[in-house]
Amino acid sequence: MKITVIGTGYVGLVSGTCLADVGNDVLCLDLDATKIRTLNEGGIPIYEPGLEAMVKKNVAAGRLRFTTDIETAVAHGVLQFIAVGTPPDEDGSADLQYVVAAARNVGRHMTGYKVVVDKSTVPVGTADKVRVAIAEELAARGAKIDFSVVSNPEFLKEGAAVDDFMKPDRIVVGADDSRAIELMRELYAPFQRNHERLIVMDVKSAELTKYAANAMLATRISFMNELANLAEKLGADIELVRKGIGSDPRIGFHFLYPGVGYGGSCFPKDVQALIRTAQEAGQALQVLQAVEAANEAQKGVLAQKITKRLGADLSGKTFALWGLAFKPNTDDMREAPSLVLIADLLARGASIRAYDPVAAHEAQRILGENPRIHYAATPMDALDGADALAIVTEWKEFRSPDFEAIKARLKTPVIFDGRNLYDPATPRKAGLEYFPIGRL
Ligand SMILES: NC(=O)c1ccc[n+]([C@@H]2O[C@H](COP(=O)([O-])OP(=O)(O)OC[C@H]3O[C@@H](n4cnc5c(N)ncnc54)[C@H](O)[C@@H]3O)[C@@H](O)[C@H]2O)c1
Ligand SMILES: O=c1ccn([C@@H]2O[C@H](COP(=O)(O)OP(=O)(O)O[C@H]3O[C@H](CO)[C@@H](O)[C@H](O)[C@H]3O)[C@@H](O)[C@H]2O)c(=O)[nH]1
Repeated sequence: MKITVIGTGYVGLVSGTCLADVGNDVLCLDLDATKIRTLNEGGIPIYEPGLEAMVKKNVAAGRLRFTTDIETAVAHGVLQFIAVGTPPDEDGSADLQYVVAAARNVGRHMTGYKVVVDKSTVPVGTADKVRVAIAEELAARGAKIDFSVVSNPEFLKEGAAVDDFMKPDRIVVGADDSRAIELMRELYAPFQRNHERLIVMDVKSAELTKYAANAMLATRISFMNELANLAEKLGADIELVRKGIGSDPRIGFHFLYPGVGYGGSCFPKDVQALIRTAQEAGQALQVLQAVEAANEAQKGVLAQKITKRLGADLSGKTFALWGLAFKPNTDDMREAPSLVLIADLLARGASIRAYDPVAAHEAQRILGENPRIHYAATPMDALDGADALAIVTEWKEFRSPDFEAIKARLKTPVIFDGRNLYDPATPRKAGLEYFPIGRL
């Protein structure tokens, strides 16, 4: 099938590449000329495990191409996937300017039937706005051409995006006309050979499903973070509580890990946008408001532990920081809890020696040149001259460190662990003070 993907970020590039991998002819459009140049020169603008090899393979096979030319891109695909950003507006609602601009471009240049598939995360009612934008552009040039608008929200996780796309739990398709549904069935047939994964529904329900999924997952995390803080006060161990409740299949083990708060480009903005959508509909989403407030508070949890142990004035002190990305296996720094901790430590006069296997470059771009932030080449190098170690992202390479060596390198032998990576007895046996989340 001929497919155009508009927006070549995390979702667009992964979707386009995976769709090419199953034999489609995919043209990816982005307005960011640097991104497209990088891709056309064989590079890849993001870190996502497995993606680079897959891009190369499909480019070599002639099934995957990249362009900045809108007209060519619109002419190419019967299916026009919109995968552009929907960042939060000042009031928390989703900013739809990129989605509407992409839709207008389709309306402006289409010469035959198109199915416009919305893959971006968008509030209920957006498909109607996309429909109006395309219709206005067609009317402006006196064209009468059929088109359909479909909602097909994406559920991939960064760091596991290729696998998530290739082996989806479910594929949600919101559509109101049978012609579009048939094309979507044909498109996704290779992804559901073992069992039916396609869930077809009306457009509004599909749009809401995406927010409901992210809001539910964020709720579980905030719930566990609050319970972790309580467990600590009561002398209970949240890791045992987690195992105790996760074994109930009605609860399950996924997304029950307490930490330094959820970050990333999705949960924070999508929780806010759903709260905003509800407000506009005259309803308060009280649970979600609390989820967001609890998450904001949780981002300060390591800073509080640091204050309790080392005092409020940190001038002259240096902190080793393990992990910068908002989660492992990505270089994405959007809404990363590490940024909140770094700002707090800098404001209190401290210096930072940070290590992240892939996100240091992106962190440096966001934080700018700062003589008080040093980016170390290895986790152990980050400890040199540091007073204490704070762990923010659970990269695999942090899981089994040489605690004796950590103790020897730190000025004060203290670890503040925002991800509960260790059995507390292990670092303590090596003579380190160890402060996890929700356990003594
Ligand atoms: N990142 C994720 O893990 C994830 C997962 C599921 C859903 N989503 C949703 O998917 C959407 C995209 O997210 P992302 O993380 O891929 O964003 P991103 O910022 O990585 O990429 C968006 C791309 O769209 C391009 N763009 C903007 N306007 C354009 C236009 N008119 N024409 C062509 N290109 C244009 C930008 O230059 C950018 O490269 C968002 O709505 C997000 O909420 C993201
Ligand atoms: O038990 C957990 C699980 C996650 N997190 C945090 O939650 C955030 C989000 O993690 P994750 O969901 O793994 O990453 P994303 O790539 O943001 O993916 C989410 O957001 C995407 C964009 O909407 C959706 O497509 C995915 O289904 C949804 O999981 C990160 O800061 C994690 O550290 C926790 O604190 N505890």
